[in-house]
Amino acid sequence: MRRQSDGSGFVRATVAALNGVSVLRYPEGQVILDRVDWTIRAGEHWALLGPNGAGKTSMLRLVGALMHPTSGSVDVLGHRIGRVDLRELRTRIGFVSPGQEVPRDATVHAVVLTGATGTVQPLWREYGPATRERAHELLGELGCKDLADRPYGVCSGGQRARVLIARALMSEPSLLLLDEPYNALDLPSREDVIDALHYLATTRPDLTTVTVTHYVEELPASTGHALLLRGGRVQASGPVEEVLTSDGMSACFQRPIEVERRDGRWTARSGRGMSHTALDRGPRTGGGSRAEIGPPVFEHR
Ligand SMILES: Nc1ncnc2c1ncn2[C@@H]1O[C@H](COP(=O)(O)OP(=O)(O)OP(=O)(O)O)[C@@H](O)[C@H]1O
Repeated sequence: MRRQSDGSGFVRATVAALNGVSVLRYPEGQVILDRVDWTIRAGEHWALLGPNGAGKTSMLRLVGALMHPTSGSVDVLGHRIGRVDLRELRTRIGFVSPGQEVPRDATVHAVVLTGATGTVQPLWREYGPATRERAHELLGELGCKDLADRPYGVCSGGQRARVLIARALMSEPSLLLLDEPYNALDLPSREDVIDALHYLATTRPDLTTVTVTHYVEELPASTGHALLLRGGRVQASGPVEEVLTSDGMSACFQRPIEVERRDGRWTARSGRGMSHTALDRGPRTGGGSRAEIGPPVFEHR
């Protein structure tokens, strides 16, 4: 892996690098990603935000070695996609996705064990005492120790999200990718998952994470970097202080958005109740000096 100084003299390894990456869908030729450059370094925690259809999941699938670019290069954990056995590379990457297949009648402990083999169903003969114990330890770390013998299918959404994170950590990945891990969670469950990710960030300094989300409220305070995507193009990318701003979010979502950060966490709002600068300025790419107050307009999604 390449190493590069982050400016403070501390040298961080490059975990993933996308250079001039485009993804096109055939036969339509639809552009999913358009000349994307992105570098992720060890120990960084990235948020990936953008409107529906912006290409966030496609970005995650590239970094997760689940697909190839049409053009440009993707390097992950020191390997170039296209020149490496992707199945082998995937064993070093944890992936949590709401669509992933999980046997609902398996116990929570068994589901976590499947992370050691990268399989949907448990391969019982593969799991020695140390592996089984590790699954219990990870459940403990994620606050799910008492759920070990419960069928996965009867767990709440928040419990399932934490179980899937424990599962993803079984292979001791250096890169953890989370695609909308808070999907359909109530507020306490969401906060439990945020706490769990914050805990992992503080206890595993070498772990790198990328989280796709629609809401800045869902980002743990440990999130240090953000990438804003729109129409397959990078709108902004870098430290959260520079990217998760009212101007940056307004430009990306093309409507006035006011972003605030308090005690490390973010909130965003957009609408008629706003009196703050983002509304006064209007979207950065909108060209107007002030947003018009008229009836609400809903985009078709
Ligand atoms: N397998 C596929 N075949 C055809 N089109 C696809 C495929 N996967 C993604 N797309 C298209 O690529 C674009 C980007 O999709 P993607 O899922 O990456 O966006 P997203 O930002 O994650 O969206 P959302 O926020 O709605 O989940 C969309 O227009 C989608 O319809």
